[in-house]
Amino acid sequence: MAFFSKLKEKLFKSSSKIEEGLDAIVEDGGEPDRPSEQPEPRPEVPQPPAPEPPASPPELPEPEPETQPQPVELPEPETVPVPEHVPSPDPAPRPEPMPVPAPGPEPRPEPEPLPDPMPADPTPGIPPAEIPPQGGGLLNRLFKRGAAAPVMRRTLDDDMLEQLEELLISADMGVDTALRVTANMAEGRFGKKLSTDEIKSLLAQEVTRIMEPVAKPMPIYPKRPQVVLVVGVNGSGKTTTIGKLASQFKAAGKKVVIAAGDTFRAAAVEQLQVWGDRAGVPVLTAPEGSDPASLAFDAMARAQEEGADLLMIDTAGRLQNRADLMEELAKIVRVIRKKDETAPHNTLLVLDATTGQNALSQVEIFRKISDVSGLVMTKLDGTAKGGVLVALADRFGLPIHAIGVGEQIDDLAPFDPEDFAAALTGLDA
Ligand SMILES: Nc1nc2c(ncn2[C@@H]2O[C@H](COP(=O)(O)OP(=O)(O)OP(=O)(O)O)[C@@H](O)[C@H]2O)c(=O)[nH]1
Repeated sequence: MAFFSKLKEKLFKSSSKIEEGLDAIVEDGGEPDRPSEQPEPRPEVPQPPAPEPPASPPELPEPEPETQPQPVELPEPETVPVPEHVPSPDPAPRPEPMPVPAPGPEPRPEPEPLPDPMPADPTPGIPPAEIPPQGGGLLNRLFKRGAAAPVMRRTLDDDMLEQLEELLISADMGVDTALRVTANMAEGRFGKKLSTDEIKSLLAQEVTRIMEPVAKPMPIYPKRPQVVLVVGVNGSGKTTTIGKLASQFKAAGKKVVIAAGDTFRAAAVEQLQVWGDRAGVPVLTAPEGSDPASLAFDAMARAQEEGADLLMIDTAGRLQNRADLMEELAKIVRVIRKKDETAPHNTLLVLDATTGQNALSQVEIFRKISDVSGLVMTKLDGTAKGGVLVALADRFGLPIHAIGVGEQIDDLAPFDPEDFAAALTGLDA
């Protein structure tokens, strides 16, 4: 419970861009749900000489609370699943890209046609009801959020769709995915008036639908040691993720060994040792500049001797010379296969969510130079645009095993599509 509220709080930053954008889009060109209850003063109607105001202002019915069902049902928060919860070996084929258009959510009932916003014959002398100014900036919206703000609705038309597309693209969802998502949202709803919450719900449903097939924990194989090769560009969070994963596996009763395969940077080795100490897991190192493949071979031998369940191999992330890196990774794979020809059993690509669309080209590159089997997306706590995960899922369909939401050892969470979609869109859980 506590963990998930922490996760939501941390993911808030990534929700803010889309959430604020959706609020603004509906307000831009939208109108309050029940404008007949909030008559504007009609300037051309002559006002009689100021009579005494009535003892009490006319009672306006409360704006009707929104009764739209929330289609996204968030599961009960749970604690961090430990690797034991991981399903048994499941080298399942990668999910097919999502078909378009997919069956969208149930069409919502069309809202009642709005009555004429001007009463035909307003009673003279009664002061107009005070209504908060519509539209305006963020502060305005924030204030209205706290009070019983009228529900805004906007007709889903071409203009609105274009604005939605732009918003999703600006949140790093990528052009193709943004177009597909908005097309699915509009299907069967074009010309209908939708509230902000309805739009958020629709978007959350679309995001969940794309993300569900890729939300898979790292598969565990009945192999000892199971070899996990960790790849990714420098600074993406490989070391931190290895430390967090090692800690979770250890807590689940697994015997873990780490190999510091980035032998080119002494600082990288030291950092991994720090994480190994934190997780209580041995870290095998080699002198700076030595052959990473030879270290991987020694680590494999030691992990086998010690009966380790898991060997996690860190690697260098220098993309400046792609050919060298490719050769280095290929050599690591060659030598560990001398000990176990089925290794490595997982090749995790660690991506930094704050790099936005760049993450897409990193996947393309690493898929060419290694056999990427799954993704870990780090630093989701540090971006206002988590949409890149949706683009990744939509384009590549690679499993997303976990997300990093901070720098502490327990800041690695399994990827939950519904929670993610709710956080991304600002939908209340
Ligand atoms: N906020 C946040 N910071 C993270 C997360 N994961 C990693 N970091 C930080 O990102 C920085 C780089 O992380 P590393 O684990 O060193 O990345 P690396 O890929 O091993 O980098 P090299 O050692 O240079 O190859 C560190 O300052 C980490 O604390 C995360 O999920 N959230």
